[in-house]
Amino acid sequence: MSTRTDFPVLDFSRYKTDFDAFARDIFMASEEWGFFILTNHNIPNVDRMYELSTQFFDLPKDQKAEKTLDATMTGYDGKNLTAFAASEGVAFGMPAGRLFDKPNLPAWWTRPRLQEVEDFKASCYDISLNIMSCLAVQLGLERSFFDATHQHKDPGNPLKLIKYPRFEKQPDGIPRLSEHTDWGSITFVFTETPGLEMRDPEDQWTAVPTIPGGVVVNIADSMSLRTNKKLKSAFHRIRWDTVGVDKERLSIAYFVHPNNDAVLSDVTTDADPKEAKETAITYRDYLKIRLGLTFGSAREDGDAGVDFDTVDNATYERVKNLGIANYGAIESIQPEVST
Ligand SMILES: O=C(O)CCC(=O)C(=O)O
Ligand SMILES: [Fe+2]
Repeated sequence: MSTRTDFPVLDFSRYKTDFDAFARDIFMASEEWGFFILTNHNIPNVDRMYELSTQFFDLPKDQKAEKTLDATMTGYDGKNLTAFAASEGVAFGMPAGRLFDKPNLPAWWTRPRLQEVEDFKASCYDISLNIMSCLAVQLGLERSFFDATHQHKDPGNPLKLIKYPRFEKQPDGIPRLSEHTDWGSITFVFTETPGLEMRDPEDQWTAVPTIPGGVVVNIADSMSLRTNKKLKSAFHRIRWDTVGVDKERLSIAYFVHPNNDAVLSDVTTDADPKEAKETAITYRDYLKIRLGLTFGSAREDGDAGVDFDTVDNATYERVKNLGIANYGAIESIQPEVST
């Protein structure tokens, strides 16, 4: 699959030197594609993160699986493969600076290593606020509009080191990475290996280019919902055809989440937020549903402690009616719901 030559690639150094035009370009890419690549982002220690990732995934399985993914999006994910992806990952959720508290992480993640992860997350967070300030200005809002609803606490922004490992045989019925949208506000993906594909403006699958030193940025569901779907949360996936059983791929994803109590309704109008609260879903509920859909099967195997039980039917129906994201998946999977 070829890459389109018009895939948006934007130079982050323009944030300082040419803010208005840069913000316009970020907005246009987010509106039309929902994806772009940011060069010159200057996020330090990306190589070091790959190093930590390689060292960790090389450990014996029982050492990696000492602590499996929990509802804070912290822990090892890959003890058993889920229907979501043929990959393994280790996620560092939690509010900023809290990884030391009581980390649901294998002991290999010592305090100095966790400090490196915290520092890396902090660098990503800063740039995520810069990117969201571009979106805010273009929406006619205050430059810092999105800061208050993205405080990096409750639930916090997870960083996830991901490895798509080699297999002796292709696992049955499991995609390399199933097509999905992300559920937060924006996502950063660092990788040096091609394979990621996205639904382009013409609704065709296209390869996301791999640009050394660049980071892929995509708009996720919450940001799309909060901008009345003006900004696009695009489907993306990885196929076995590109990242085959005999191939390996590493990526590092940083998921920017809105605060749990953020209401996922249009922020660009004067709609009364109280009224919106009654009809719209909060991020807390949306996250719960998406986590359940993605990791629920692992939980059934006793592999992940993601709490999926407290979603009531009405919330579930509202999510179906949002007409966004994994609508198909939401339709087809019958969760356990409390009544
Ligand atoms: O590994 C990648 O390139 C993308 C990962 C991804 O889309 C996700 O984990 O949501
Ligand atoms: Fe994704």
